[in-house]
Amino acid sequence: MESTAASKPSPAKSECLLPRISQFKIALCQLLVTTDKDINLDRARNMLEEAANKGAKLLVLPEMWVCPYSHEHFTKCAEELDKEESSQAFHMLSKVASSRKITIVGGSIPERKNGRMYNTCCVFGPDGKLKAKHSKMHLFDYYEPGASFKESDSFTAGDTPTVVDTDVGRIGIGICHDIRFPELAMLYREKGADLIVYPGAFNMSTGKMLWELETKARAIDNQVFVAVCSPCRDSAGSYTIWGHSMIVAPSGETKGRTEHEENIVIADVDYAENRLQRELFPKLNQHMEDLFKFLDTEQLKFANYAKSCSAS
Ligand SMILES: NC(=O)CC(=O)C(=O)O
Repeated sequence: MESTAASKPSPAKSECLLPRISQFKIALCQLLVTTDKDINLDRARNMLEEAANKGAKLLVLPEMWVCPYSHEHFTKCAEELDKEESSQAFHMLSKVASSRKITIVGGSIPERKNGRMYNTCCVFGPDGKLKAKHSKMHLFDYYEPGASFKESDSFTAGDTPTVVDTDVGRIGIGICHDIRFPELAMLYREKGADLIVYPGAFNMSTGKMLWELETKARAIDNQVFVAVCSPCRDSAGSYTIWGHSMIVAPSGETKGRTEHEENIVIADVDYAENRLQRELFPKLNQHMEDLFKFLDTEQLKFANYAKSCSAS
């Protein structure tokens, strides 16, 4: 695997070393998720094929696309992701990536591992090989009368930030609620990410208030492209999903978005926009190293911090 786990030593602020393209089409597959896993697998495969036919080189699926976002379905649909043979989702994503020679950020599915469950995203390269696995670090424990959800009742939090070198750039991965932790995105920027991808599934109230705001904030603050990909609103289950998958440029400009129905968002990504934005606003040179020195220490301690959050 070529995942650059940000907690391991890796070349800070370096450019991606792989030969890669810096201008390409991204596709965000805002999928309808049903209670039938086989149907979801078929629908996802068809959508990925359709997106590849439209010329996209990077395909993204939403958070929890094999099952509805509910505890009952997480347990029913969980898969072991370490062996291709034991995971239908792994097998399908790997096959589509290799047959279409594309990179796939495979949304997330419930992963069963060592007697625990994780909310996990797999990234595949154009050779169909698994390039990285990211388990959601910040679990969505949310207390709103009538809309509370305690994700930590089902899942254990991941403890490793994930930056992966692909043929479409260096990509930082977060899952949904991970977007609310600006330190994670800052860490990815620091590690040279060109793009941050968050498969997500915001609910109706958080979605309306915060989905677009958080996406734009992470893009503008870090001067990187940010993509968020959700299931569509009509997905089954008790949790009603906001939808509105979108991609935002480092300037804060929305490059592509959809409403709440099932749809594929196709948009052009050009990493020259990252460079331009950093020339226009050379924020990194203006950063007051002395005043914010504590951040370096915090970033180094990030994995421990995330662990302690999930334990409390
Ligand atoms: N799935 C989630 O993490 C949901 C979330 O973050 C939200 O705001 O809704």
